Amino acid sequence: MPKILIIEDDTAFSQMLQKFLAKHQYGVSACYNLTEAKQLLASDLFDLILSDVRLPEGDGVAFLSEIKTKFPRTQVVLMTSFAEVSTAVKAMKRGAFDYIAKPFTPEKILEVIRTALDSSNTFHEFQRTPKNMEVESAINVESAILGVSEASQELERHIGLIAPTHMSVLLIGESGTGKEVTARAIHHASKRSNRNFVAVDCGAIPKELATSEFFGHRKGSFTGAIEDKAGFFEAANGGTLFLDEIGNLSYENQIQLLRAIQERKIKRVGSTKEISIDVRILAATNEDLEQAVAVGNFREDLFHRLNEFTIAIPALKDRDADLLLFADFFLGRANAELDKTVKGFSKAAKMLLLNHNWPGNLRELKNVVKRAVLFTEGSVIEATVLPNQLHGQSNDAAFSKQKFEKERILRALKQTNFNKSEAAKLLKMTRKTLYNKINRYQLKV
Ligand SMILES: Nc1ncnc2c1ncn2[C@@H]1O[C@H](COP(=O)(O)OP(=O)(O)OP(=O)(O)O)[C@@H](O)[C@H]1O
Repeated sequence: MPKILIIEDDTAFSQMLQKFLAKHQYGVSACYNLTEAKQLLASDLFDLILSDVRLPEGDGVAFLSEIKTKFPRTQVVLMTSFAEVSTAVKAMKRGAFDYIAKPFTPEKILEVIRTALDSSNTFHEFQRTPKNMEVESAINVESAILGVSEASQELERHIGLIAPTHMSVLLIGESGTGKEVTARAIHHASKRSNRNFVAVDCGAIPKELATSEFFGHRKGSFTGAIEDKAGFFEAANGGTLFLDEIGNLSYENQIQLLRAIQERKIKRVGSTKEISIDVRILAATNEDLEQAVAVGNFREDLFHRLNEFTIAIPALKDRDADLLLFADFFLGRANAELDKTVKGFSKAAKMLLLNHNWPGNLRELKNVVKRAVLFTEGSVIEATVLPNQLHGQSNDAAFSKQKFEKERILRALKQTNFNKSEAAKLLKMTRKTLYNKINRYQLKV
């Protein structure tokens, strides 16, 4: 994604521009004076600078010569008022690509930016998304909802508490519970929300490529390095790096990751130049990382770095009160995707949904609902269109679900010597949820 730096001292106008450009898939940074601009330029590569002509601490035209000497590949577009056209012409002589007179229309600014980027040899690494990585602009969040259960409320509280800080967060929970959705929610509620959220599936990166994927490489540094490439850290600079399935990183990669986080600097493979990075790390796992540390598969120092705060995402079976709410939400989404107008679920269908154990959590529910919407011809989803795995549980389902859960809780309590905090962790539920369940099942502990 091409990166644009906006230098503009009119805060409201700058914010509007930032949002607008982020929505059009540009990576946007902004600053309000030349000192800040110099700092940003020292730590990041920009494809285009959009600068006001008149700025506190000097004018944009003089600064332009400096930029063009240091960063010849960075395009500069100046924003002027109508009265300043002669200044703008002077600027173009000094190397500005174009100028645009304020006020301008959204179409006009997009056209100028596209033309400027098309005509230059931009820093190609920002134009494509490296493999195994998903870069998302602040605006494009997949819609998500918050549940009403006690566990969901607690989750919401934790997100609200931790989001504004710079702390690293470890998200634990079964597969499909919404760890990535939670990570995005933290990013979007943080001060970094107008910068990139970069999601990396650590389980999908071949071990031998991981260093270059994380830190980038220089052209020719190894066979296959046909061009300079930025890695995940640079792509997430100023924003958030989400490391999913963190437990799958090799020991060597764990050391490299720890070093980068501690020193806040990286070097691309084959380069000696240090690049400063300012990245917030969110990591997720569905395995027991503490156990991995205990048996020596995961570095303890890295574990503590990542785990400045833990959020346990509850399994769907522990969010009974949310189930039908999520089912309705996914129904709405499925209607939109499949161009259908299904209104709801029959009573029998609701019973089946409520009695299922949902080992695949929200992901499973989403898929089940989508499939059911596809098969529904009337206005209501009937039990008959729900998959076999839900019917299998219908006989005495509620009873067996509770029995299963009761045994699971007792097992965890015994395993932790009846330490409820530890048991809750093991069960991936909050302590409060565990207490409620102990009461509900009248367990003698
Ligand atoms: N709060 C939510 N609102 C709406 N949809 C959600 C919510 N949480 C999760 N989902 C949906 O459930 C699915 C699984 O979510 P997500 O990928 O975040 O889970 P995960 O825990 O990261 O899974 P995995 O461990 O397999 O990577 C996604 O399709 C996501 O859109």
